[in-house]
Amino acid sequence: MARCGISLTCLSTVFLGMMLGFSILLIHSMLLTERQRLEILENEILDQQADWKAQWEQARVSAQAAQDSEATYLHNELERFEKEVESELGIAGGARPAALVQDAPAGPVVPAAPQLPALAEAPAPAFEQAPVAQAVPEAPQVSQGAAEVPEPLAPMVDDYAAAAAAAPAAPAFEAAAPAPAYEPAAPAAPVYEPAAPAFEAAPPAQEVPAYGVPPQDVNPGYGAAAPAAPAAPAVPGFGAAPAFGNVPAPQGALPYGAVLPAGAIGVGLDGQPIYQIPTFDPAPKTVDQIMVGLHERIKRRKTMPKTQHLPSFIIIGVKKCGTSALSRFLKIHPDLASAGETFFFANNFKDGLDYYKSKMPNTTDDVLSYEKTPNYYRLPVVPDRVRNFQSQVSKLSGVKKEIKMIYVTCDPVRRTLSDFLHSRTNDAGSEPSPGEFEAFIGERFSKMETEMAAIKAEQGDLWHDEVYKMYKERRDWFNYTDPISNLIVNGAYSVFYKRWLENFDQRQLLVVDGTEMISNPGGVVVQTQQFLNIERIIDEKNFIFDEERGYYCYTRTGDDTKYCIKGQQKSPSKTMSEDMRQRLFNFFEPFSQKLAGDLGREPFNWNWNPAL
Ligand SMILES: Nc1ncnc2c1ncn2[C@@H]1O[C@H](COP(=O)(O)OS(=O)(=O)O)[C@@H](OP(=O)(O)O)[C@H]1O
Repeated sequence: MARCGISLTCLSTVFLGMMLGFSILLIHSMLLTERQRLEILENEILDQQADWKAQWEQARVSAQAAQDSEATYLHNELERFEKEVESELGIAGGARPAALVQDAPAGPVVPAAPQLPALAEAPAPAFEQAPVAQAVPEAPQVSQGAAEVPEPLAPMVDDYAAAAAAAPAAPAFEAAAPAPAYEPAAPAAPVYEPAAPAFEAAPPAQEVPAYGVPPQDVNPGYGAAAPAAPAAPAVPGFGAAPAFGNVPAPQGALPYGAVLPAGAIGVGLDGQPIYQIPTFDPAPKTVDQIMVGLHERIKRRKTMPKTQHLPSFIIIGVKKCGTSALSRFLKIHPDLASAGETFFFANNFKDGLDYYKSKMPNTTDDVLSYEKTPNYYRLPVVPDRVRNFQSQVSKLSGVKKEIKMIYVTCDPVRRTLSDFLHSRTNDAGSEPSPGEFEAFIGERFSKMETEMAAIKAEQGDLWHDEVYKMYKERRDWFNYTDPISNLIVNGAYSVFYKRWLENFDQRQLLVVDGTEMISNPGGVVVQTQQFLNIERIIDEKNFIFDEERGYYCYTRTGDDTKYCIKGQQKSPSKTMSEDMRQRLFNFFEPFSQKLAGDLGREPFNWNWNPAL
């Protein structure tokens, strides 16, 4: 028993010992397993971390690359913009200063500032080596002779309401009804209501608002509260006229000229949507604001397609009054693109809108195209054609469009001499001799003075109507075959203006004083931006006087590099006898006063005198 008892104790001790050992082994192995699991987990976390780090690194690299390419893009665009200004105007000597880009604030809109200074640091040989004053090749001018007698006019498919009521498939411009002769006007269908637009039967001038008080829907700027933009009318046939490559305007689009609230989509004159053309902002901008605006435009336009758009406005003259200077200054504005001189309404109207469009620059939809042709203003047929064009475009887009026109006038005495010198130099290739101008116009002008005196004596207050009748009937001073009377009456601006007013509302016409533009280009450009209802980007600060040229040149906000109109120089031969100056002044003065009266403005300060 005792052995057995010992043996039982032994056994149980051994058993307990074994159990303990087993438990220890089990716990150890469990701990090992747990440790391995933790190690695996730790490795996984480390791997994951490494992965994240790699991904983050990659994301950082691509973000940097994207930013770099954005910056490069902006850089290139800005450089292109600078080059455009340079090639348009030409830099006036001196080293190129640091570019404005240095002033661009870093911010959400502008890529990180360090990306951009390359523009400032890069040498710009093209800029510096640009020839200072190359002659600008003269645009072809329509001859002053019989060729200017207007051709038969295309039918006036001209009224918006009539057009809208027409069949949805609007007839293309070329497919219009047979053209009635311009005069006498034959009733043509469809006609401009209420009657065919014979020159003589043109509707009377509309009641016009005073100068400087433009109607709200065109120029709400200058602090005036912007009126609610009218909704686009529902027009039958809207979107059904695919001619000329127009796209239907998106729903809810606002008509051209309407004030666009932020984010709204408007419609350009050609029916293409316009994205947020900013309304005129009267406040001068700082360099930073301008740069941010420029960057915003570049970014927005990067993804927008470019096409040719029919013009939104036209500089219609006056020849030798500074039309080129104004056009070039406006071309600097980032929301405007110039087609140069097209002569479309004078010479190529029959070629149709497709042709006209083909002459326009390639732009995004938020840029307004324009052209200038200095003799439009005086050709009697042109206002009719522009009105016809306006109707065609309205019909195609389904929204009434209003084309705008800029009439650059100037001191008529100086203009007459400029015009003479221009054609004389072109014809003879040499400077005229002293007294040549007086000899050229002398006899014919004396006759005109006598005729003017007779008209005034006979007609009294109605003298202007009588002269206008001459113009309408294209006789005597306006027969378009006598270069001398042509040269002189080109300065009777009120006569031509009346014709434009018979076709358009006055708010569509801006009369700019080209003489004022010589001494105050900034003021005139601000006035023009307001009329066009575009952002005030160019103002008085952008002009700097150049003694050598005797004219102001453009300068970018924030630096003093001069970009001057190429070839522009003071003409030493711009002189005439005091007797002739006084006689011409007396002849033109009643017309100038009439124009100022029609505009409801102060008399023009036109008293050019070469002796002063
Ligand atoms: N910077 C500037 N500011 C204001 N005005 C200027 C400027 N530059 C030129 N001029 C004047 O413009 C005259 C030429 O006018 P146009 O450009 O209309 O001539 S054209 O019809 O296109 O040939 C030109 O006439 P001329 O000096 O006889 O050439 C000037 O009177």
